[in-house]
This record gives sequence, C-alpha cells and structure tokens, in this order.
Amino acid sequence: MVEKYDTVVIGAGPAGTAAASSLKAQGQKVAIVEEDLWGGTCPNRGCDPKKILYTAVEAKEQADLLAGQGLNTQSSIEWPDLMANKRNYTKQISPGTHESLKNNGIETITGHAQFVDQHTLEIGQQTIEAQNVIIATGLRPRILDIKGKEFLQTSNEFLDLDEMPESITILGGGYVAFELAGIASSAGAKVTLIHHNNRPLKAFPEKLVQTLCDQLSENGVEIILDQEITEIQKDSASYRVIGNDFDKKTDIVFAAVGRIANVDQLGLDQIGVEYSSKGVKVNEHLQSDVSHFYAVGDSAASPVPKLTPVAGFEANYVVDQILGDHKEIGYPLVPTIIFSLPKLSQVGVTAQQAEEDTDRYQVRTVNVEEWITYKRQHEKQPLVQLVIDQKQDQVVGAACLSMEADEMINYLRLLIKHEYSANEVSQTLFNYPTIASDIQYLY
Ligand SMILES: Cc1cc2nc3c(=O)[nH]c(=O)nc-3n(C[C@H](O)[C@H](O)[C@H](O)COP(=O)(O)OP(=O)(O)OC[C@H]3O[C@@H](n4cnc5c(N)ncnc54)[C@H](O)[C@@H]3O)c2cc1C
Ligand SMILES: NC(=O)c1ccc[n+]([C@@H]2O[C@H](COP(=O)([O-])OP(=O)(O)OC[C@H]3O[C@@H](n4cnc5c(N)ncnc54)[C@H](O)[C@@H]3O)[C@@H](O)[C@H]2O)c1
Repeated sequence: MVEKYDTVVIGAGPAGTAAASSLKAQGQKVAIVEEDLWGGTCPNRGCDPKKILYTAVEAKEQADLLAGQGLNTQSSIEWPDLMANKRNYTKQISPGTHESLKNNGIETITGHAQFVDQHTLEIGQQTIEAQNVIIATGLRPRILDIKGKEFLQTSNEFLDLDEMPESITILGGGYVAFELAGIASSAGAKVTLIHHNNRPLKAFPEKLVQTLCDQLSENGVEIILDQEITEIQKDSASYRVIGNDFDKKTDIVFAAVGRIANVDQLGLDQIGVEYSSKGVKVNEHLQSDVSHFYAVGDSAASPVPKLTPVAGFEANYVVDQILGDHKEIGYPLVPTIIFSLPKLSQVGVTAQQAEEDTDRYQVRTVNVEEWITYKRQHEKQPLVQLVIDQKQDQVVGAACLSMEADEMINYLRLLIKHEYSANEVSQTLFNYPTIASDIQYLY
C-alpha cells in the first residue's frame, strides 16, 4: 500500500528540518527525505564546521597582533588537532538530527527522491504520496567546465582535509574563496586566490573589499585578478593551474566559483515545475508553477542571499502558507558576512545602491583604527561605512571590515530596522568600552 502524507519535505537541511518539524507540531502527517547527511550543508559541510576552524585561526591572528604588546605567544595551528576538534562536532550532527526528527514523529526516509507525478514520488523501491511538497534540496558546489576539472576539489573536501598542504590554490572570488583563503593562510599554507575579473566580493563595498585584499596580501595570500583558468594538469604529487598567460604549480586546487541548485535530478520537468541552476522558480508565496509545490532555502530561486537564517525564515513562511495563511512573503533585512581575516559584513542599503542616488544617500566611511576597541587589539585599518538617507536623516545601511564586524553589523541592523535617530542612539546607554558603545560615536 502506498503511504499518504499531508506534506513531504525533500532535503533535511536547516530549511527542510524546520518546515517538517513545524508542520508536524501543527498536527500534519509529515515525511522527510534525505539522500546524504541529515542536517544538510550548514552543520555538516558549511557554516558550523567552517566556524570551528575559523575560531582557532581568529584566536591565532588576534594573539599575533598582541605579540610584543604584553602577550607572549608563539601560537600556530595544529591542523590535525583542529580537524579532530571539528570532526568531533560534526560526527554527531547527522545521526542526532535523524534521531530527533524520528522522535518528533516525522517519517524519515533515506534516499534520492524522484517525482513520478504531481502527488507521487519514489525513493528507491518505496513509493509515497503527498498533498503538499516542499523542495528544500539546497545547492552543490559548481565545478568549472575546464580541461582537468576532475582534479578540482571543493569546500566539502577543504572542510575535511587531514593535512593542510604547503600550497593551495583557490579559484573564485566569493564567500567561500575568501573564507577558505583566510583559514588556509593562517594555518600555514601558501595560498593563491585566482578570480576571473577585477571585482571579487562584488556585493560588498569596493573600498572595504580592496582593503581586505590588501591585508590578505600583506599576510602572504597571493590574489590574482582578471585571470581565466582554462586547465588543471596533474604533475606526479602536485598540480599545474593553467590560464592564458599563467602557469602555477600547487599542491591542491579548490573550485569556489558558486553553487548550483540540487533540483535537476528530481524529475521536476515531467510534472511542470520550472527551475534553473538558481533553483525552483517561485512566486511571492514561494510556490512553484504547480501550486502545491513550494521551494524554500537555497533551492528556491528567491531574491535573497542563500544563507541559513533565510532558509529558516522561508521554511516558517511556507508552513504558514500550507496551514492557510495567504499573505505575500516580506523579507526582513538580511545581514551578510564573510568570515575572512578580518571579517567583512554589511546590511541594508549598500554603497553601490547609494551611488545610484546621490541626491538621497550619503556614504560615510570611517577609519576607526584609533578607537579604543581597535587600538587595544592593534587592528590594522578597521573600517565602518554608513549609508545615510539624507531626506529622513536616518542610517539605512552599514558595512564593516574588522574582527568585530559580525556583532557591529548585528547591532546596526537592529538600529536600522527600528529607525533609531542619532538623538535616540545618543540617549541609549551601553556598556563601555564595547562595540555597542562605539556606535554612539558613529551616529
Ligand atoms: C562552505 C560554506 C559555508 C557556509 N557558511 C555560512 C555561514 O557562515 N552562514 C550562513 O548563514 N550560511 C552559510 N552557508 C550557507 C548555508 O549552509 C546554507 O544557506 C544552508 O545550509 C541552506 O539550507 P537548506 O536547508 O536550504 O539547504 P542544505 O543545507 O544544503 O540542505 C539540503 C539537503 O537536501 C539534500 N538533498 C538534495 N537533493 C536531494 C534529493 N533529491 N533527495 C533527498 N535529499 C536531497 C541534501 O543532501 C542536503 O542535506 C555556507 C555554505 C557553505 C557551502
Ligand atoms: N559566511 C557565509 O554566510 C557564507 C559562507 C560561504 C558560503 N555561503 C553561501 O554559499 C554561496 C556560495 O558561495 P561561493 O563563494 O561558492 O559563491 P559566490 O557566488 O559567493 O561566489 C562565486 C565567485 O566565483 C566567481 N567566479 C565565477 N566563475 C569563475 C571563474 N571561472 N574563475 C574564477 N572565479 C569565478 C564569481 O565571480 C564569484 O565572485 C554564497 O553565495 C552564500 O550564499 C555563505
């Protein structure tokens, strides 16, 4: 007999598990299908393991800045120990997530989901039916279609390296490329980052990106711009990375050139659900062309950055839709961050957007190097950029390059969202001297 469910969720990452758990809690009969690791990218091969590695390199970099300033330190990264620390965390994620879904009364099915018709899907030998479908299958790393592409590795392998090689080359100029470059360089590798045009991290302000690149270069990362790589060759124990006028030997090559949606092998074509490499085409209710098929998180071609908090937000929104709410989705302000060395984060109206309407917006960039927060840490050229709406006399956007950028942008996000005026900020008392108290001097 074919088992029937109210909702089937495909993919057990942050988006899928959040949707399945909420629907079950609301009394639905729910199944969730996962073909690989329960918990998905973020806790197994993304944010969390990356942050464990980053925590050690961040501590090392901060200690290095204080060397000779009263801190005796000879810190270095013991990669195998750090990797053991990471694995100790990640090893319990998949079984733990699976167990918790089962304990919540959700039917968990391991395997690759494939649609037979608009209500029926097969997972191996098993066939199930569902009234509603939520696609939450995430993204996978894009591999460049070049000669020798079989030699390219991805962030998946980087985050599970047994040893840090002497030299590594990273192709790409986005989130992953800059985060891996910082970690590997701090762990002692000679890192080369190769980007195909002259504007890496193009969603972030040019001045801050340029300063980040300068600082990485000073710390030994070779950043090569405007170089299209056409071939990877294997040379006994190493590789050659080859471009038009470029040829470099390296121990390992990573492709960090974007990610593509895992929606091309679900059998969606024959049932009329439209998709592209960006994900399932969705309307403002996160519904596909087939109205009972929803897509959430990384596998939805929605107009927002593909991040864990966004995945959770979209999952909760779709749960409400399925349970009968019909309002259009309205996204909150989404802060973004690159965990590079230093961190680069932004929120709200960007400097690029501001430049398109200079009557309305003013951009103010402040070098906060002399401020106590940064002086005591001996940070080099920390920058904060504010975008001010001159008509409303309100800060509407912010970007920050510093080791404090994560929390600084979290605070600024709240002030922007709640439209705090400079006067209100000056009337607010924060612990001093902290990142929060710095904001009073910025406003
Ligand atoms: C290296 C790296 C670092 C990152 N760091 C951050 C960070 O610091 N902060 C942040 O907010 N975001 C970060 N992200 C992004 C974050 O991981 C994703 O936005 C988040 O995981 C999206 O969740 P999701 O549930 O949509 O997709 P995923 O977490 O990718 O989950 C999708 C799941 O679907 C499964 N699946 C796919 N196809 C099928 C199928 N046919 N049948 C069954 N199951 C299937 C997959 O195996 C996977 O488990 C990072 C990503 C990477 C790669
Ligand atoms: N801290 C975080 O929140 C975090 C960290 C890692 C990943 N992520 C998520 O994962 C997604 C994927 O990250 P990503 O870095 O793989 O993709 P990305 O889209 O951020 O960057 C890809 C980069 O590769 C470049 N590129 C494309 N083709 C190239 C080529 N032939 N040679 C060299 N460079 C080339 C692009 O111009 C772009 O700069 C991010 O967009 C983000 O949603 C988030």
